[in-house]
Amino acid sequence: MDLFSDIRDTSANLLPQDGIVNYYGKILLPAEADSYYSILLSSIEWRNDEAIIFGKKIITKRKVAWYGDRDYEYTYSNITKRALPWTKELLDLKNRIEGATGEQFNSCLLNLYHNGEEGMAWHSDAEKDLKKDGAIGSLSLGAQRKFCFKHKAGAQVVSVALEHGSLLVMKGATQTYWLHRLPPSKAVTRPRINLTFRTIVG
Ligand SMILES: O=C(O)CCC(=O)C(=O)O
Ligand SMILES: [Fe+2]
Repeated sequence: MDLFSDIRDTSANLLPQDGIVNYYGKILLPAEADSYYSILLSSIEWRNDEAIIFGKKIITKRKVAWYGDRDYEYTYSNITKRALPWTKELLDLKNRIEGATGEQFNSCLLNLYHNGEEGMAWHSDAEKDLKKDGAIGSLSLGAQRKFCFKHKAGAQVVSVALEHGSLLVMKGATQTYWLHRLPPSKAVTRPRINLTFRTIVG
């Protein structure tokens, strides 16, 4: 392997304006990424996500879990969740990501997409429980997936491939001005785990 092939400018902004998104590439060694992937798959308390949309209860195929420093409450899509206490692996990963980014986080939302049929629709993470303009550190494990940003006021779209063991950071005004999504992909047949480290207030 070319020693320098994965050295990139982590301060390069993927967005042309109105926010900051940095892609750090793979921050875990392949064996570490494999190991976290299988440990998290079996040890996290995965639950089907629920949402109330236009008064109707929706149960997603995608599974989720929420962990934090305290039993924080977090409300999105009209459902309130209470954080579970950190596991050893989640705390290790939180420390790694804090070290890489210089940011601090107090909670983590995890998503499990069983295959490419499962994704996440356009949204921004700007709920009132989240620190305004706080950084969100997003770690990807498992199948590589495409991730997209779309400006709320225009047609600009920015895409990035999220690799196994990679870190993406969204910060500044990103959630105010941009939507993001994980598009479905027929080509993806394997699962992916995503961890978004966040700061909850209150
Ligand atoms: O799966 C991902 O990469 C992103 C998930 C996401 O946007 C979220 O949990 O808010
Ligand atoms: Fe999000």
